[in-house]
Amino acid sequence: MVNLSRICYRKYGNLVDNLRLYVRGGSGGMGLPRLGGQGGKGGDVWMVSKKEVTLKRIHDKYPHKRFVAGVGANSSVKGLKGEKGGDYELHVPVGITVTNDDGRVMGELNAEGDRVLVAKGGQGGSFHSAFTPSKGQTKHIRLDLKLIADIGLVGFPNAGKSSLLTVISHASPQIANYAFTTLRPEIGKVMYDDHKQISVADLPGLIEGAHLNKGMGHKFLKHVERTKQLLFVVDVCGFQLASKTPFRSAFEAVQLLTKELELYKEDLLSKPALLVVNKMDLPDAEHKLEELREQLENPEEFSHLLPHDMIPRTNLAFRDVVPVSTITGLGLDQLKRRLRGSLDEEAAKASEPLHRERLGALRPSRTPLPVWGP
Ligand SMILES: Nc1nc2c(ncn2[C@@H]2O[C@H](COP(=O)(O)OP(=O)(O)OP(=O)(O)O)[C@@H](O)[C@H]2O)c(=O)[nH]1
Ligand SMILES: [Mg+2]
Repeated sequence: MVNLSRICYRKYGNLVDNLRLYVRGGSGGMGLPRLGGQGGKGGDVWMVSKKEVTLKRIHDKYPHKRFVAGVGANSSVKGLKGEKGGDYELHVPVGITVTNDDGRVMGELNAEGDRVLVAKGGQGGSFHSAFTPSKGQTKHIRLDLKLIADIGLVGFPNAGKSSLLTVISHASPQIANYAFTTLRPEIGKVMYDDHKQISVADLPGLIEGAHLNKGMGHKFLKHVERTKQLLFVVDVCGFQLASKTPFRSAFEAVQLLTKELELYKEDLLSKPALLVVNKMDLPDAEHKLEELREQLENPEEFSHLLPHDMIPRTNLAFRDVVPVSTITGLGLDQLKRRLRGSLDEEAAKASEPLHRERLGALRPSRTPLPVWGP
């Protein structure tokens, strides 16, 4: 039964986070040799970001996934200069990276209204081309969606990420006692009394080797790239994926997760990070938490616990370590406060230069007033 529901979920889960499309610029119009007329240029194909669009909608609405711009008009006696063909603008969600088939990034669409030209129209026929028009560019392109959220949950499978999102937000992701319950990212909103909201992205669990695309791998690590801050979640009692894989304590889990992010993209580790130690209701949790705190204070001393190539080059300096239990509710209010505090702190830092500039502009000018002589 469990397996059946997982298959359905995989098949019908409605998050589409990448799409491959065929795009073609319009051909140019014919020139008119007799009168030296120039054919119109073919139209271009553009990707334009719009907030309300989803990749799922594009996927369903355009099953053929072909987008072709209009052809340029032929030059004629009535119109020697042929008209340009119509551009094709496809609306795509905000947060898209466009790459071509060779993997080259053609552009990013990070804000509403951003535009990327993906296929140019051909030139119209003219004197220089013996009045023969050229064809538009033809390409396969890939749209990759990276979720944009304030906080991204990072943890091994079964650490309780989805349970945590459920108890601090209004989201209701699937929760179960087996690895890889979460197969697609989900965003929950955490509400505060002053009506401020922060968004938290629940991501599928990472495993050792995620940077090499093991487990759910890259497909989901990419979503961490655009979250403002990281929230590591570990099970205080540690984790073992399968009987053949090694048991990892909470400290080792933190180190391994750090290493996976480092190997995927080291920049990710410059994001502010907090650590949640979950399942504090389990027996002996207090003692294990103390042990973890001690290990986090002197990580070098305990790094021999890991294979050499899995020791992170830099250890993350967590802004806070918050013990919680999603079952008893322990620590959840404190966690919500700390998340908010950490985001507010960063927002204040980011706006500081602007604030100073504005203050500077308000101060009276120090330039001496001109002295009008007799
Ligand atoms: N004892 C205890 N169990 C918990 C706690 N939080 C979560 N669990 C259990 O841990 C298991 C895994 O929880 P999930 O929330 O699905 O874990 P996850 O990190 O989202 O897992 P993946 O989606 O596989 O990455 C479930 O059986 C939960 O009931 C907790 O605070 N205490
Ligand atoms: Mg989950």
